[in-house]
Amino acid sequence: MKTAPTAPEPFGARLRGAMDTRGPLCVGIDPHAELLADWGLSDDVAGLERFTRTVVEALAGEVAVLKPQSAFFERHGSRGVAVLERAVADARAAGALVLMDAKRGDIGSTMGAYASAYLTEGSPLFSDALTVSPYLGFGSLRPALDAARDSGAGVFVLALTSNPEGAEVQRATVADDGSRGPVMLAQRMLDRIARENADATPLGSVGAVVGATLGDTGADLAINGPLLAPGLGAQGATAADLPRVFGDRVRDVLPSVSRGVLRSGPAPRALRAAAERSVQELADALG
Ligand SMILES: O=c1ccn([C@@H]2O[C@H](COP(=O)(O)O)[C@@H](O)[C@H]2O)c(=O)[nH]1
Repeated sequence: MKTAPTAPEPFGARLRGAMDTRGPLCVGIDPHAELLADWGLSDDVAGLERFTRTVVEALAGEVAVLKPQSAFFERHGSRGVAVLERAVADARAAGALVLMDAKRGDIGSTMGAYASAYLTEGSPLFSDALTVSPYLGFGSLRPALDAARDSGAGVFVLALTSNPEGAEVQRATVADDGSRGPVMLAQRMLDRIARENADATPLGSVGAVVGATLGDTGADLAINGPLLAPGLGAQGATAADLPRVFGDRVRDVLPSVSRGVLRSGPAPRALRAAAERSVQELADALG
């Protein structure tokens, strides 16, 4: 008798489990030219490969999420993308969830191709989750949202980004589509995300990106999904800032740090110690 294929465990549930067991920390893999130099590596594919392999081997068995920043691999051309593919596979095999930071956003038909590339099982760059931009309209993300649901992957939607320039777009006032009167554009996106996550337990698979640098956002962050918080370390935010930014949603926050950990390399033990320190600081700050 044939058995029905089992549905993949949704990303939100897998992320909740990883944060509970490993601590809520995402470490970014951002091989900046300056970091390669600091590590005594050449700014070429060989240096990129050594850097990436060192980070994956040091941290994939330790931290909940690794977040490769696609741009730093793309700048090395097709061989750089091959390094990225290998990093995704190795990190997942070692037990980390991989969040691909590629911030994709386009018209729906092209979004379908991005969904095939990053959110469809069997693709060389298939990742546990992908960052996407909703600023071509939230509806343009539908192919990514559907592909993620089918494969048990997640999507992190840019809402309030950590850079100061984001405010002119994200905080622009738009008419509410409910009954609240005018709201900021980012709030509209957060509301859409919440709708995607309705009824999900223990956590929805559609997250939002909200910078740890922002102070009190003035936004309703109750999306029933994960809140990726970049901006710790090099951009100036600290763990102690998180309660003010996220209020009663801190339990759903996935803080993210790249250079703040990577600058401790290249010794694997030093990278692990830096990640452990971050987890401890976060535990102290978030309670
Ligand atoms: O709002 C956002 C969204 C994404 N990022 C990305 O996170 C890392 C931050 O690196 P640090 O070295 O910790 O500053 C980087 O890849 C950004 O592209 C962000 O910073 N803010």
